[in-house]
Amino acid sequence: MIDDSSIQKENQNMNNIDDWVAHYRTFSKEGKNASYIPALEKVNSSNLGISIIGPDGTMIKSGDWNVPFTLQSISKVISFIAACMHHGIPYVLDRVDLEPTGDPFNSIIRLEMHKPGKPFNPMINAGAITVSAILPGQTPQEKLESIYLLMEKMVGKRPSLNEEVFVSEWQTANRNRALAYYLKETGYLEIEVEEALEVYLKQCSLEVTTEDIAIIGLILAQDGYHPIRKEQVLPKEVARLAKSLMLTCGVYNASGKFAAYIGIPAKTGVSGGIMSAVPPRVRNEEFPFQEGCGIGIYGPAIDEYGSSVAGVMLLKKIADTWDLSIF
Ligand SMILES: NC(=O)CC[C@H](N)C(=O)O
Repeated sequence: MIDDSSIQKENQNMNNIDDWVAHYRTFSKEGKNASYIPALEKVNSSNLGISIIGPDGTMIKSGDWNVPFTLQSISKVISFIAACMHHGIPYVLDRVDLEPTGDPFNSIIRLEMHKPGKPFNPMINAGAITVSAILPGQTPQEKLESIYLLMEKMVGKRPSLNEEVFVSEWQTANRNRALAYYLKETGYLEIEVEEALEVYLKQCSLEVTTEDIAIIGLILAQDGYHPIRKEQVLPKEVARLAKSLMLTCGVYNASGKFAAYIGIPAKTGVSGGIMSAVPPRVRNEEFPFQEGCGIGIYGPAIDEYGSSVAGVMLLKKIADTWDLSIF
């Protein structure tokens, strides 16, 4: 994915976001749509769009910013927040750790290596399935409702469920089933395997646009305060925890490189979404969002780590241009 050589590939004449989107869109062909979820494979792989939203409601939008896509792993941040808000942070951290793995998102290996199999973090599938299972409610639908409610509070509308993507993954989720059965065996899955998978795969199938995830990124950047609604929608401690998890584990086994070369807390998903939270500490005077912002990007052609190829390059360009690294 990202390294310093990607900078040299760029065209020196680019000076605004539309030019950047047009330029990085051409790099989509270096990636491939996720094919292990059949419904994701058939979308237009050269889509690339972005929304940037600041606390005063200022927005920059470009390219395919309004094309809907499913949250996939970006939903792990939302379910983690919902679980922490309902149970309190200690209850959740008894069941899932805060340590990066350096392994792919769907890896099973560490569950067995570190007995008794507590998932390393809520951003990998094992941890996210554990978290989905403890969401409030008795049934999968009730548990999912807590995610809908949190999304409504943050984004201002109820997302729709992409039934085709859900069914497509439900029918092929053998690896996730294996993870869930293992978690059940070690006692880290508190409900039945099929129920936990239904919650997890449905939250992954909720449909958003780059604008929606930019707003969530903005709220995280503002430590849980919704600057447009003027309301604290989640506790500051939970927002901080979510951002630290995004930074250390949000891009799985590319999280170190992402922190080093981009340096913004971000969460990627295999449908090609990237949700980023830029805190209000920017010193570059050219940057139009001095009070911080949320950045939502969508580009479905992904790299070997499961992140949008063109999207990561676009985000790196933005971070470099405006000096957005938190380090
Ligand atoms: N990295 C991802 O976006 C993975 C999410 C996907 N639904 C899965 O469980 O495999």
